[in-house]
Amino acid sequence: MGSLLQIEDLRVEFRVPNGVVHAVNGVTFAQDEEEVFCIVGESGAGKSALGLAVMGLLPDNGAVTGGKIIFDGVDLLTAPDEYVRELRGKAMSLVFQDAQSALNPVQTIGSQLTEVIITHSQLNRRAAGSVCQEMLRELGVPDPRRMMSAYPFTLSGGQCQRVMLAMAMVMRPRLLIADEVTSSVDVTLQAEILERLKELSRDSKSAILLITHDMGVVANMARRVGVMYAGHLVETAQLLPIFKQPRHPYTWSLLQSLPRLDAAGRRLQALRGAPPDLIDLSSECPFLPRCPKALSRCRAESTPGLFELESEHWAACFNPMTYPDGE
Ligand SMILES: Nc1ncnc2c1ncn2[C@@H]1O[C@H](COP(=O)(O)OP(=O)(O)OP(=O)(O)O)[C@@H](O)[C@H]1O
Repeated sequence: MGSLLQIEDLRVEFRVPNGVVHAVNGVTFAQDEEEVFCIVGESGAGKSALGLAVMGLLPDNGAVTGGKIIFDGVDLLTAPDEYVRELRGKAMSLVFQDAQSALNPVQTIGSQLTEVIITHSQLNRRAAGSVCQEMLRELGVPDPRRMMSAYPFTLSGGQCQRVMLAMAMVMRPRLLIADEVTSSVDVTLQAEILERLKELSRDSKSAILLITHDMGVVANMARRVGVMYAGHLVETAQLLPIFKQPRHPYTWSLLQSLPRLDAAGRRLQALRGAPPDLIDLSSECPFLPRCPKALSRCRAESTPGLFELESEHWAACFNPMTYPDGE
């Protein structure tokens, strides 16, 4: 299957009163049709900025300052605005964490949902209404008809999140960008919503670019993972190698900090130090001050690009973690 999305050397910046925030710094990856690719990293790593840039929805003080975003063979950064507007909501859509605030408080769920279909298709209101009810059912809403006539303020956080997912998926997009979609709901609900989303994307043949800081969500959903740190993509690999043999010292440290069921009594290790200031970012590896494996070369040279260490396993590191054979 070919690439649906290709991001090449992407740079995103935000203007702030005291300078420029370098939020995304030369990110490159490709995502296949129907693939679930997870971008994981700590808060402030640039994950949302990346998602917003792909959608063409950066706020006024933000801009893409370099690179390419190729969707279905077309570079969206040089394509006409109308072409990108037409794609948005139809071939690619975005859903993010704060579902309640994204819904219009004075319109019923039904009218907001059907509006999406009417805007992007030839269906009339009645036909659009039944498509929406079916979508809500697929997302586990027990009484879709009642939900359609409800107002957002009457819904729980979990119900709002399902409505937002329905809105994003109702046109069966080829790419869904899902940014921290389950962080505001409890763990049981999170697992159920993710399961529904997985089924729905499989049925709709949609690829998902899933943005999260939660390794549990990654383990549940991803086929392939990209780890972001300070605006850089520092490692990409299939799901299992990321968890079993992470090669970038940052990924390794991140996994070390997780509590494990099979290591009773093990204390949660905090990563030492703090992420770098994205306003005064130097050209050296951004993880250098916190890295347990730093070499003198890391101080002398600019941050390395991604190296392919094994098939489909890439890391941006001069001294990656190694593992004895068989482990
Ligand atoms: N509108 C904005 N104006 C100024 N700076 C911004 C803006 N949006 C994001 N940033 C900054 O850009 C950097 C990357 O932020 P981003 O939201 O993309 O990170 P993230 O990895 O998605 O983290 P989180 O999960 O906390 O949102 C951060 O330093 C953030 O403060």
